[in-house]
Formats: sequence, C-alpha cells, structure tokens
Amino acid sequence: ATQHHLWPQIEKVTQEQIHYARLGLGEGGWQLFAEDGEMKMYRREEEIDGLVVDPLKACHVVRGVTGHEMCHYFFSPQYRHEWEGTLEQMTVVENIAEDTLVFLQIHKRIWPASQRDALFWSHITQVPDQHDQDSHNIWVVVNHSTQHPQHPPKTGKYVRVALTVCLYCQTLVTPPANGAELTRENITCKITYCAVVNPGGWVPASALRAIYKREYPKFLKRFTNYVIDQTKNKPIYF
Ligand SMILES: O=S(=O)(CCO)c1ccc(-c2ccc(C3CCCC3)c([C@@H]3C[C@@H]3c3ccccn3)c2)cc1
Repeated sequence: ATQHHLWPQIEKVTQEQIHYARLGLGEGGWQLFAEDGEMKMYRREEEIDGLVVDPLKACHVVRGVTGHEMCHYFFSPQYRHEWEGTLEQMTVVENIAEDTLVFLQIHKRIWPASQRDALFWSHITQVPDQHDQDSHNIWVVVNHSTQHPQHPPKTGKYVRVALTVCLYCQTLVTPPANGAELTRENITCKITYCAVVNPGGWVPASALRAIYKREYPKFLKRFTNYVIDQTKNKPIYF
C-alpha cells in the first residue's frame, strides 16, 4: 500500500519525542511548579512573539497499571470524554491506520482565554527499551498538530492551538515470590508526559500561566485515576 503523506513526519516527530521524554530533567532550566504524591510537574518559561508556550514535563509513577494500558486509554477516542475535563467536542477526522488517527477537538472556554480548538494526529506505538532490546515494556502516544483540507484553522469561532504532546510509559515488574502468580501489586507504570501548547492567539502571560498551573495537574491526575479505576478488575494488559 502506498504510504500516507503524513507518515514521514509521524515517524520523525515520534522519534524526536521519545528522545525528548528520555532526556529527563538533566539539562536544567526546568522548574518544579506542582507536586502531588508521586506526580511532579516541571515547566520552562518560554515565549514566542509574546505568547507563553511554556514546555511542560511531568513525571509520575502509577502502581497497578501497565504502560500499554495507560497509552491505550489515552489514545483511544471512545474513552476521552470520560477523562478529558476540558473537552467540549471531539471528532476523529481521519483513520490513517489502526495506530494512527487525526482528531479535531473543541475545548471548553477557559476564562479569560477565548475558546480553542486543536487538530492533531495521534500515534500509539511500542518502543524497544534502549538498555534491553528484547524487553517490550515501553509504550508511547504522540499527539502533534497538523493541517487538514476539510478543517482549516477557521478565523471564525475558535482560535486554533498548536501542540505537541508525548505520553511515554514504562512498565516495571517486581516478580512475586517464587511460583506466585503475577498480580497488579507487582506492576508499576513510570510516566513521562511532555507537552508544548502554543495558544495560537494572544492571552495575557500571567493569565495563561495560571491556566497551565491549574489545568495540567488536574488533567494528569484525573486521567491516571481514570485508568487505575478502569483496569483494576481487569486482566493485566501488557
Ligand atoms: O494531552 S492532550 O493531547 C489530551 C487530549 O485532549 C492535550 C492537552 C492539552 C491541550 C490544551 C488545549 C488548549 C489549551 C488552551 C487553554 C487556553 C489557551 C490554551 C491548553 C492549556 C494548557 C492548558 C490545559 C492543560 C490541560 C488541559 C486543558 N488545558 C491545553 C490539548 C490537548
């Protein structure tokens, strides 16, 4: 089959985001702005043309869930209205492949910003562990803004944001006492969530930073709690 025209970009951006997620916080410049138990949220203060585009990097550890499960619930459209609190409308505008969709999302207005929409491709994939090639314990979802002929950035009702998001999840297994069956007690998911959102239109820096400070922790906490709740009585999905 001929390749979809977006595929080279999807491959490239996905590899870049995997590298970026693995960087950790080493090269400095990250400031811790929110903490809740195991969840630690960092941001870098950056502006483009006076617009706040602060990159975000969140590190979280969730017990009892695998990276595949975390990425499955993040990628699949059918669950999104249950965990994405700022979503007003969501449409899958294109099925590029089983593991690659194009979404159009209309987000609720968050005062004092005007209402936004986002058009992006979303790709889920398994990643070979860099230290241990034959272990398959890392899953990733990358969301990246794109254009689409049927959905131009209308100059009408919504301001279109530009975003790149990466949910990078590594499953860690502590084998149970010899012979005992593996349970959810023995698994942990180490999450790195990276996001860069360009608001697409002017919002006062202080107002936007207040939105980011409130919305990101709420978002990641609500999403991870949702997955814990959805998976707790189901067989483990590696
Ligand atoms: O991880 S995802 O792909 C999950 C799929 O939905 C994703 C995450 C966040 C956004 C997003 C969209 C718009 C805005 C607006 C609000 C006013 C000006 C920019 C923001 C700002 C950061 C604050 C925010 C953070 C989290 C949730 C909602 N709001 C974020 C979109 C998608």
